[in-house]
Amino acid sequence: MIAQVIVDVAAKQTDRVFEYHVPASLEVSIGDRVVVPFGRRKVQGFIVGLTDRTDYPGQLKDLLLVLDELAPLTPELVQLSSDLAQDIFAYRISILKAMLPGVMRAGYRKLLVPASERAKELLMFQGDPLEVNELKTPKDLALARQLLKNGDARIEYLVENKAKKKTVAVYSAKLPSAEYQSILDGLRANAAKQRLLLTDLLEDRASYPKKQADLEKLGLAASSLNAAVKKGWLEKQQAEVYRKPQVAKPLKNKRPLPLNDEQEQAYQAISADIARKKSETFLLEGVTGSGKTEVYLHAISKALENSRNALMLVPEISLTPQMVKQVQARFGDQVAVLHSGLSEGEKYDEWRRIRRGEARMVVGARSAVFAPIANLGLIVIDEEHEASYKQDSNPRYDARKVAIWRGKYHHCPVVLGSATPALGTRARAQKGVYRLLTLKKRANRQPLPKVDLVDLKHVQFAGSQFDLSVKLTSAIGERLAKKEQVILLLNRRGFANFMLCRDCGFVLKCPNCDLSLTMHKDTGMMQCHYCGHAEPVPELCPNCRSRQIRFLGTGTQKVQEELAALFPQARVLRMDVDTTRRKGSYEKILDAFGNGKADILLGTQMIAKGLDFPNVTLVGVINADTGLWLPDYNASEKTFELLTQVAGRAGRAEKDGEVMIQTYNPDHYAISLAQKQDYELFYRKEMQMRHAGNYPPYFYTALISIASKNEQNAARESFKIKRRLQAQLKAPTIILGPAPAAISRVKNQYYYQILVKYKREPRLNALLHQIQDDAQEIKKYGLTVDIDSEPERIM
Ligand SMILES: Nc1ncnc2c1ncn2[C@@H]1O[C@H](COP(=O)(O)OP(=O)(O)OP(=O)(O)O)[C@@H](O)[C@H]1O
Ligand SMILES: [Zn+2]
Ligand SMILES: [Zn+2]
Repeated sequence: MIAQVIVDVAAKQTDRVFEYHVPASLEVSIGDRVVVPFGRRKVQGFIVGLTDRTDYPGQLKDLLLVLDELAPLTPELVQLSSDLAQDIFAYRISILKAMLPGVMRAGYRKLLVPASERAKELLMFQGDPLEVNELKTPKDLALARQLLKNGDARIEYLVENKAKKKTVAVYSAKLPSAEYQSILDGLRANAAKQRLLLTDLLEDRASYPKKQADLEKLGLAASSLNAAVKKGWLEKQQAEVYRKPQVAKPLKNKRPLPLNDEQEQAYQAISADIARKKSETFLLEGVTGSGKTEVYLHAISKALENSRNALMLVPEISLTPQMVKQVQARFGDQVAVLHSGLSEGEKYDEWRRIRRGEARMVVGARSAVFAPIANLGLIVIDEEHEASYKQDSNPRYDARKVAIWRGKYHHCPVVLGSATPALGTRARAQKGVYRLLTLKKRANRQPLPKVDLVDLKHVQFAGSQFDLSVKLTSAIGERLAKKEQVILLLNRRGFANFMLCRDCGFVLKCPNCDLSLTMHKDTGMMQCHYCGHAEPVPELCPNCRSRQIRFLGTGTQKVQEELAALFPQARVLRMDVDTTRRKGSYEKILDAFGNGKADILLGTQMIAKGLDFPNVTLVGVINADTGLWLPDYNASEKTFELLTQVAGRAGRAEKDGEVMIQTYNPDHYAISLAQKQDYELFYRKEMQMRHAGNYPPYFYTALISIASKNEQNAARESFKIKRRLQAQLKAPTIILGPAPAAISRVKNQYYYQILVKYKREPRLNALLHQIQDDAQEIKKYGLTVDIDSEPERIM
């Protein structure tokens, strides 16, 4: 038997199948994680095929080891990795690794092993292998080299499997009950511990094997248990346990709500496809608060009733609190949860429950789209417009596309849900590629909240700062008086977003990036939001030593201070990257707000979506314009989406909601249509703009980024690539650039970009793969080329 293996070496030359002979002693299957010899090393790999014959002329090397009892990759995922590698610009091994929990990525160790007594002495060898990478001093390195040369030592490569199960000690009963009884009858009066154990063995026999921890709770110490093992009463073994993520307090309302007419119609369409095993993609376009979640949950029940499994993706940020609770309340232990808040061990264990078929439903963030769940009857993607469904580093897969691929594979429907669908998604529904289902009304028949625009050009500000208008401030005051809650959106964290010297005009920038530093008052630091660089807040201008320095712009920290000054009695919770860094803090803030422990929730876009708090009657947007003038073709779409989503957080229960959007651009269509909360009108308008500008969804796009520490090298390489493209591509294909990226330097790398816009270009995929392969050659000159098909951002 011959195994076809993809090895864990991400390079052009190794991005193919390698063949290994399978020794008779090993049992293998497709999808196995294995260790193979590779050159002088040993590496991890994945079996993607098994065959009887080979064209390889020489002697095949032997496969060394199979790492897991059950192949981690299903045949489906192996197939998917192959198709995906054709589609995105990533090596197959990177894709395979992205499919698995982090602990299944191997660690590699390079060891120096002494081969003679002399070497052992010289190396002061204690029996533990020496890590070559830890030899640092020139003396140690010279010694190692010398020993290797003389054959007194050798190098060994080790593949380290970090995927470890958790086990606990358990004790099983070894004797028949009658025997325990007779031992018990013959016990000495003072043998209290033994009596305790024997009584338990007789009375609670059905619960054995029992965990050591449970027996200890009865009052049986390890020493008593050991003694019992020696007497042959008990047998000690290790049993596997799952590290279960902490289950959130389940919601009270477990039972499904009866659907309203609109929900029922949407549900019927999806459910019919589940029943007849039809793969079809639905777009469930439902206004904020229309009850899309209830439709998903009904459809999931339907799939489970039909003995099929379900997968639901939600954005990372809306995963922790509300959604998971709701799903667990409905489906209990059948649910496995996958998200970045879990420890590596918990992720691995949840993943194994899925792989073993013990979980019937998976809810997770982007990477959960690769969950090895079998027999899918339904895939749901909530908030499908979220850019985070596309991974923005290698491998740049789009979870929405992967979901649709899996839907076809399993013959099941895929539901994309949103109040503000991505333009491309909505356009596909228009063309009939997807089937459009709409929910036009809020679930509880409440109207959508009334939205006011506050024109910041003609307005009075409350307090000493220029952030909160009198109008918004008095609206906040009203809610506080009525004991209702307020959500405030400010899409920028920190205190002030730059330092300006009034004497010389100097702006304090990051030394590594082409960006100004943001002041963080609580830490007293100026921070770069791109690379994390931080330095103390200056007292003098670093350029001219003047004292006349100002901190301009605004951020969440500053508005928090202002709120404290204006409403000293109000309890304000701030939610941004700085306050949610620690595990669980996100959930804590939302729980506190949900339980009425605060009056105002102030935050960045992470508070804009998905939240459902009945007591929130006012939503304020402090600066609607931050994203509007970004040099990106989808800036309007992103702005409209954010404003509509955050507006939708108001008035979701009985009380009416109100929204106030502060803006310098009240006439911009993205803002005026967000005021109307009219997605359909926005869709039509924005489609015209895209058509006029030759942008998606009228054109496909591919973005080529060229980076180098040396700006000229990056520029020169970009022009070279452009010439190659020009030679092979024809109108109507448009090649834009090369041009420096909008933030032209990040982490000391200069970025140049080329954007290819095309309608049909059969040769492009191969050409781009070629360009990417050739980029391997120039890597040694410090140049990197990165290709992103259908980028979420072009900046
Ligand atoms: N059929 C129903 N009858 C009564 N209440 C319902 C019904 N369906 C949903 N709801 C309630 O309506 C509220 C909004 O529902 P949900 O959070 O699912 O909205 P959504 O469509 O996901 O909105 P968003 O896009 O803003 O997240 C929830 O509190 C939910 O319990
Ligand atoms: Zn100065
Ligand atoms: Zn920086």
